[in-house]
Amino acid sequence: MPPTISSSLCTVAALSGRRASQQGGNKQRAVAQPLAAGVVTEAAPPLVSAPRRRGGADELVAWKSIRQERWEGALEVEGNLPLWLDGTYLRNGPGLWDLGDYGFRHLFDGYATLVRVSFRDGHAVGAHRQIESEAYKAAREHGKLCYREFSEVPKPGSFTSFIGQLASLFSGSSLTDNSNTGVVRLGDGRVLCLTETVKGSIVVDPDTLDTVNKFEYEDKLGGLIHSAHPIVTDTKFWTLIPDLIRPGYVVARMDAGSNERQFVGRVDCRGGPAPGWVHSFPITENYVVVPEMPLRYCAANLLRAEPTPLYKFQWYPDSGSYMHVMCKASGNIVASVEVPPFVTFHFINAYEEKDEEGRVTAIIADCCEHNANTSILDNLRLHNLRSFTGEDVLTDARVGRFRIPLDGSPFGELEAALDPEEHGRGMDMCSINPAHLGKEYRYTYACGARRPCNFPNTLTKIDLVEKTAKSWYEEGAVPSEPYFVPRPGAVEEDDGVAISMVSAKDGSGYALVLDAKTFKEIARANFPYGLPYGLHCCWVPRDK
Ligand SMILES: CC(=O)/C=C/C=C(C)/C=C/C1=C(C)CCCC1(C)C
Ligand SMILES: CC(/C=C/C=O)=C\C=C\C=O
Ligand SMILES: [Fe+2]
Repeated sequence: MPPTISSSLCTVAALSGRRASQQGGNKQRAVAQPLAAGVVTEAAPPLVSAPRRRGGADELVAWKSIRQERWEGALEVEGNLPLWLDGTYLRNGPGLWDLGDYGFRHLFDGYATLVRVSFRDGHAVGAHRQIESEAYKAAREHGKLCYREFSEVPKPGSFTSFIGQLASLFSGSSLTDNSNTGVVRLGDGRVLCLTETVKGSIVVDPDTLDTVNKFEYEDKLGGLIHSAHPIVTDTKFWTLIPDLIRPGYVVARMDAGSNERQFVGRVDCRGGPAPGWVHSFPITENYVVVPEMPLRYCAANLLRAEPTPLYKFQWYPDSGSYMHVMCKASGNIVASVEVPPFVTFHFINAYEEKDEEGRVTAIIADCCEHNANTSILDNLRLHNLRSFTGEDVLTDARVGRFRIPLDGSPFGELEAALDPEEHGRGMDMCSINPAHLGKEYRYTYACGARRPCNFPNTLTKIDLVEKTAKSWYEEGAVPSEPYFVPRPGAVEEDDGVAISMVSAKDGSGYALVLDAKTFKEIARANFPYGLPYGLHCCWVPRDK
């Protein structure tokens, strides 16, 4: 555990008291549970975000902390929800960026916030809760940052020596468990919230949104950090564990119903000095693709108290960029190629390219690629998100398509899969029809851009065969990942809906349901209050 000091040094209750919960609407239920004491470090100077300008885009509800310890209510539906839509849509994300009077600086720092919409018989019921991570409980109890978040580090105090800080960093005890990134439904039905720290794997109840328990990995694989996005199927969970000491990655697999990851294989990095950041990775039917991008973890930046321009990472353009392919069955590396430099958070999908005899000739892997430009991380600073002036500042992005030959060639290709102008040169937060995971596919649903903008502001259906895109847009709205839900019994790849949560310009929030074929709105379910931006989603069908 991080060093503990006298609670008299702490500014208690900033989170729990001063900031009024923004509640409203029907069937309100209250509010925070009393919690066990958390761990603290010595009182620190304020975590000051840049001063906020008033009026205009800096007031967008998307970037405001909306604290709901426990809210549930029927949602007013406009349009007609499909009667087959029967289950729960869950979205995770960092929806709470303020500690009392102080604000986090980066989108990824906020405390994990779950929003759910349950659909049944054309009706919708919403709910909203904070995840009770140790990091959030400690912050709420002590009114200040107690664990290392994406960009913020608790300030060391007189009782916390630099050596103590180092020890707590390397043991992992000071790392956050704020599971604010993804939410997945495991094959055994458990619903798991995740971030990039292994300890930030938290099981939640999709109905009550209760924090159930910490997901304990019952194996000896260790590792303090992992890919925030495992690949989850009905039977398996695939994950990547970067090795910062001996630069490389461990590929591991866990069976549904188990908490024990099994070692599949290891990839040694070809560039250095550290592994490339792996927020996500793709798989095919027979292979795991391990990306090694030149935006690499950086030990020196990990140790810095103040955020650096690239946070815990560093850009090493001369270190090279590589794509490795591991056989799922043997753990052997079957290809390792050098590719042009790239920057991505999210892989979309991958599949095996075959020749006429059915032999696999190459792996195709698609990602949301930010033109090898690390300034996307800077775009996501809250100050930048809150201060849109009309200038077009969002870093360009494209569907980056890798072709990784399996014939021993040393190089792979990376090209745009379609003209990025089709989606406004903005592209991230993608989903696909899960039936096409690891297989050839035609459509991806993502957030695109209508320029000028400072953040992706459209919902876009991309047709990778026709190389075209269709978009939904509402002025000033900030939509989150359009999550594809197939119609039961569907045969066509785009037979279903895409669900997104929208933080609207007027401060309201709603779940938007688009027909995935036409990409036209079929219904929206209005929350009685505004929603903060959120990241990733999952679908829990009823009675599964
Ligand atoms: C929200 C999101 O997409 C990413 C969150 C990433 C986090 C919380 C990363 C945390 C980390 C640390 C706390 C220290 C070690 C490095 C790193 C994994 C970046
Ligand atoms: C929201 C985002 C990128 C948007 C830029 O186009 C990335 C989120 C990453 C974490 O899940
Ligand atoms: Fe992500």
